[in-house]
Amino acid sequence: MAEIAALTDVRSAPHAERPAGRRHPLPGRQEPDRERAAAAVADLLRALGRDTTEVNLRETPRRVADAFIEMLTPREFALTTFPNDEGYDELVVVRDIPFHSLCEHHLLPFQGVAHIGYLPGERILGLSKLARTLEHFARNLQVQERLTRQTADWLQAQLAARGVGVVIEAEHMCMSLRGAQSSGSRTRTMTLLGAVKDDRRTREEFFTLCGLQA
Ligand SMILES: Nc1nc2c(ncn2[C@@H]2O[C@H](COP(=O)(O)OP(=O)(O)OP(=O)(O)O)[C@@H](O)[C@H]2O)c(=O)[nH]1
Ligand SMILES: [Zn+2]
Repeated sequence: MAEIAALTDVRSAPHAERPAGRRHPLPGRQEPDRERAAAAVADLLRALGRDTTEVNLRETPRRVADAFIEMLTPREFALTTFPNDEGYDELVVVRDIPFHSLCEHHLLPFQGVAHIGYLPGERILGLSKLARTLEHFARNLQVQERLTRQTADWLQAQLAARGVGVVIEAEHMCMSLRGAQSSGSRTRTMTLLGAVKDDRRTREEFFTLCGLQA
């Protein structure tokens, strides 16, 4: 079962090995069945009129099953935080975080960049954990709005931050390669929480730090 480690406290031993933390199984997911997935891909190929005994396609069902399992399996990580000893009270923003996810309607990728920021309270977060949190929720069948909201809500809850902002800009292959065929169009979504939403100056600073117009 894919899991994510709970907040890891390194207050007392910042250089020591991190404790494992409590584990939270993600709701709505079961262990993938690789054999069944490969058999289903073989079925799909046959239904599309392809000969799966042909030498070049023989390994394709296994490869496709493995590729989907990889793209849908979050990597575990510890949400390492540090005490905010200096009382840093301005925004922290990591921008242009690349990501990819899978659209739940067509099972095609959507990919782009995210800008994630927060206003620290008593703890500051290991910077890489913003990207890891996004990736964790992106390795699922998603819509962009839910990915944005889940990332922001989870960070806010875990960090007890004074505010969180998440902006995601992505191109959806289901719109680019088929259907509307609007190649190059990008969808922007955002979730703002706490002071990043309610305080005008903080909100404007968040957008400026993201490289966006307020
Ligand atoms: N809101 C939202 N919609 C998405 C996302 N990813 C894909 N979609 C849309 O989901 C919709 C599914 O619509 P349907 O009409 O059921 O599917 P479809 O017949 O393949 O539609 P077309 O893509 O217009 O050809 C499409 O409009 C997609 O563009 C997403 O992340 N958020
Ligand atoms: Zn889609």
